[in-house]
Amino acid sequence: MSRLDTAVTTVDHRGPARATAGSPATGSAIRLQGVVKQYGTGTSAVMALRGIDLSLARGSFTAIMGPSGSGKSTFLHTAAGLDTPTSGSVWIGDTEISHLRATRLAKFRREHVGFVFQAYNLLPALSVEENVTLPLRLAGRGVDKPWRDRMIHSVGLDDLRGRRPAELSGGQQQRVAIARALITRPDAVFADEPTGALDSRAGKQVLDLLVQMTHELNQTVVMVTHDPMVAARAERVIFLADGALVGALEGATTQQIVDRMTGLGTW
Ligand SMILES: Nc1ncnc2c1ncn2[C@@H]1O[C@H](COP(=O)(O)OP(=O)(O)OP(=O)(O)O)[C@@H](O)[C@H]1O
Repeated sequence: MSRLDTAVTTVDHRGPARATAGSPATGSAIRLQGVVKQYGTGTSAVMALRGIDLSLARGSFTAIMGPSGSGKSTFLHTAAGLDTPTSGSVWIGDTEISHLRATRLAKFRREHVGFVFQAYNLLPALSVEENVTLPLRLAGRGVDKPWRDRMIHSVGLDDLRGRRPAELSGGQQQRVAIARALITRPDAVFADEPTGALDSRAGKQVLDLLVQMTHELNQTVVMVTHDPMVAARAERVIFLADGALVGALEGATTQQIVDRMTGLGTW
């Protein structure tokens, strides 16, 4: 188990009203219990996660930071159901996903999890509108047109909805990816370095949107980043080192995050 489990077990600082939805056991949107992830076996085995206990409230915005190799990507992939833990349990909303077989897990992810990656991952042949609604079509669900229009409007792309990704700036493409992540009204959105490829102005717009969706849509956002300025936009920053949770800061400034990271070694 991680040393500071108790310090970061319940990440609910928004009061009881926000904790009512999600897992019936905890009221959380995402919950990890004793999550271990080991790559390889024998002498080549790597313990990437060493027993993570963590609960994230619905509507919370959490950044994950840690030195290179500390397990951030492994954490994100395991919490989001892109990979399965070696042992332990992961819940998203009411569903324990850690024991789902690959096909059911893929279906669950399509319907309940949104992703925003550094590389946007838009389909070049599809328009903005078609990219945004793609998860619904992949899930065999109809398009809720007012919701689609609200998502496209909320990311500021009303006038660009017919364009192809190649006709958009990086920031605009990332905003398409955010609308696409929200189109299924997911239980959680996972963002991996969402501003990593953007200049500071476009990056700020993307972060503004992530903050806005936690407030306006009560969305739960988990973001991995190397950048303390980016992490400072989250309500809470959780620190990983050597596969364990080693601390958390709430409402931290960039400097406070830098100081904590410096204490964890090279990053
Ligand atoms: N597929 C894999 N097979 C074997 N070891 C792996 C694999 N993926 C990651 N690891 C190891 O697990 C540990 C955690 O890696 P992870 O990529 O989660 O760290 P990270 O904090 O995201 O690193 P970075 O900041 O450099 O991207 C590292 O020691 C890494 O070498």
